[in-house]
Amino acid sequence: KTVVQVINPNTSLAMTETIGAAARAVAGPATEILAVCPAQGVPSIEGHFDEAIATLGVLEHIKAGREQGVSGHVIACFGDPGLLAARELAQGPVIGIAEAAMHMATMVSTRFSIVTTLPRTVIIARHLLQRYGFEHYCAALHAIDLPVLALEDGSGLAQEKVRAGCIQAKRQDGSGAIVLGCGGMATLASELTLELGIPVIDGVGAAVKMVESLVALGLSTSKHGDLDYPVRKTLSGQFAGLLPD
Ligand SMILES: O=C(O)C[C@H]1NC(=O)NC1=O
Repeated sequence: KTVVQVINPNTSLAMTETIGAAARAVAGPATEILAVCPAQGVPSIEGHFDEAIATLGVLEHIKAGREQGVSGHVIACFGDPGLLAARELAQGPVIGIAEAAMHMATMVSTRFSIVTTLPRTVIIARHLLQRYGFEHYCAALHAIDLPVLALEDGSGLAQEKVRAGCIQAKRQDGSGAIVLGCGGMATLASELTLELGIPVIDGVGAAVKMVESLVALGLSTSKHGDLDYPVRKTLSGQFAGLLPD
């Protein structure tokens, strides 16, 4: 059996449910999804400061997942916070939803657009495109200009703005595919793909399938080089238990 730990790095239980549902919707019959979020931290991640706070929660869950013997991990926030630190700590594969969605988009299109939440997240997404080498594939980035948790307020306004952003992206960007730039948008991808007639990609599902594939191929995070386990040392205070025994 494959057990995939899906970590929502923010502390929103509602968004953790949304993310868990998107993961379970695509998980294979032999895959169990464990959707988790930090007990303490930041309710939504909307910038570098939030990502720094959220990273500690990600690492705590990576450690716990490794001790539970999970097969692999997903970081279900579009900034992929703590991705490389998590890979040092993890034994199995660790996949971020931004990198997963971007990779998938390049396999079904030569140009893709991103629809995310805040304008400042657009800038962070550009950094990710550069870091992952996908800058030249991304035609444009759009912000719905609503806070992340508007996706969980039940009004449907954020979902409608995501739909409008995707329609605008298809019409004006010349993109063949669209990447949804927030874990909280995950459950919108399939209906938008049907309505727009182009691939609208959710990174949660993409990341779950990538972890399943890596596990099936017997590939886990390389421990040769900079992703080896962290150098052993005594951590103090609240960090004391972060390194596995
Ligand atoms: O940065 C964003 O807009 C999206 C990002 N923030 C968050 O709390 N979960 C996310 O996926």
